[in-house]
Amino acid sequence: MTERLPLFIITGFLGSGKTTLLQQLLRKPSTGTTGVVVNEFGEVGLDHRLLVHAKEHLELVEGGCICCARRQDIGEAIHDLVRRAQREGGNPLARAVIETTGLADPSPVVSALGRDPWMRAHVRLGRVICVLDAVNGLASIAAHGEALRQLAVADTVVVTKMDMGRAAEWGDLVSAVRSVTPDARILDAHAPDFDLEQVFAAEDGVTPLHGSGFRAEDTTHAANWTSFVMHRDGALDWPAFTLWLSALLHAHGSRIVRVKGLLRTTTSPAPLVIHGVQHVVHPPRHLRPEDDDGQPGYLVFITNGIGRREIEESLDRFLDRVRHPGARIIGTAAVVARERAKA
Ligand SMILES: Nc1nc2c(ncn2[C@@H]2O[C@H](COP(=O)(O)OP(=O)(O)OP(=O)(O)O)[C@@H](O)[C@H]2O)c(=O)[nH]1
Repeated sequence: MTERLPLFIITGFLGSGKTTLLQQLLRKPSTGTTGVVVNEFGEVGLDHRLLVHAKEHLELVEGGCICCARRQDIGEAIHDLVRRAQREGGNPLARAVIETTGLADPSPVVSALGRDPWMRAHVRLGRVICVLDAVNGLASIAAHGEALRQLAVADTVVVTKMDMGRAAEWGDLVSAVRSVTPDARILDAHAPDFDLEQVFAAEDGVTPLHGSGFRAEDTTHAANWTSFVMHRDGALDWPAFTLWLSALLHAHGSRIVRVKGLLRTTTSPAPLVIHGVQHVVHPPRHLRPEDDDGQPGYLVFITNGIGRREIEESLDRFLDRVRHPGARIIGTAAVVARERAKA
């Protein structure tokens, strides 16, 4: 019998840094070939476009979480990944990684591994890695049951964003993690001795789900989670857009929990990759020209209790105001002030 493929699950709340961690792994040739399954909550994925290093070993499951709508699809995606690698021979996978949506409960995937005979024969569980954002993580755990479950199921917690000014104290993060999952490894992604190979080392006999007390069947989401895509043809007025987004997330970051997408703007020929996480707007990055397929700009929103129309109207109103002759600076400042005042 061939050796079973170790499967790693990367979980963690919306925007915590899962794709970033996976990108780091894929860019490190010494770690071997990784097969990747990306699961996106929204109807339009972004993460798979940023994982260019894994193009030939990548499966995308979008439009729902693996713990509910897309449970079956994940099994099929892993199946396809393994079959493809076997067909290609020569270059067998060192591991498979599933990046779950930021709202998913990973425990159903773990239990599916044990139930499905094909999976049992070909795949074994490596680790369940929860990415915890040092800026938003404590608030996410306090406010969202999904974030708590993800932590509870993990055997390894990778803390990201310790490099940011608004990061929580390390001691507070460790206490929060320990109170949910007392024996998990806790690693700082920015520590000088942080070792990706150690994170993704495939040891036998890891038994996650230890501290959780959750059953796979318990999976539920707060009813209010919504995802929608805002399409934007043409080039956006970039200075105005960033002001609007900062003001919007400042005022409504607890309800507009995640914004990500690609935008064409007035200031750059290459599309910009946009990331907003709760109240934080991360610095945008240029998409590499070779990854640009020319499609119009779009933003994916994942929200809790606020709808597409309100957000779209707010942007249109804002852009209208700044376009008004002579009102650019004063108008923009006034709109920002008003949005902030609503907070
Ligand atoms: N400064 C800083 N930024 C980070 C770090 N990790 C991730 N980010 C930024 O956080 C934003 C979101 O990161 P992603 O890796 O897309 O997060 P994700 O968990 O995959 O997001 P979802 O798939 O939407 O749940 C991006 O702008 C990243 O560049 C970190 O350690 N430090």
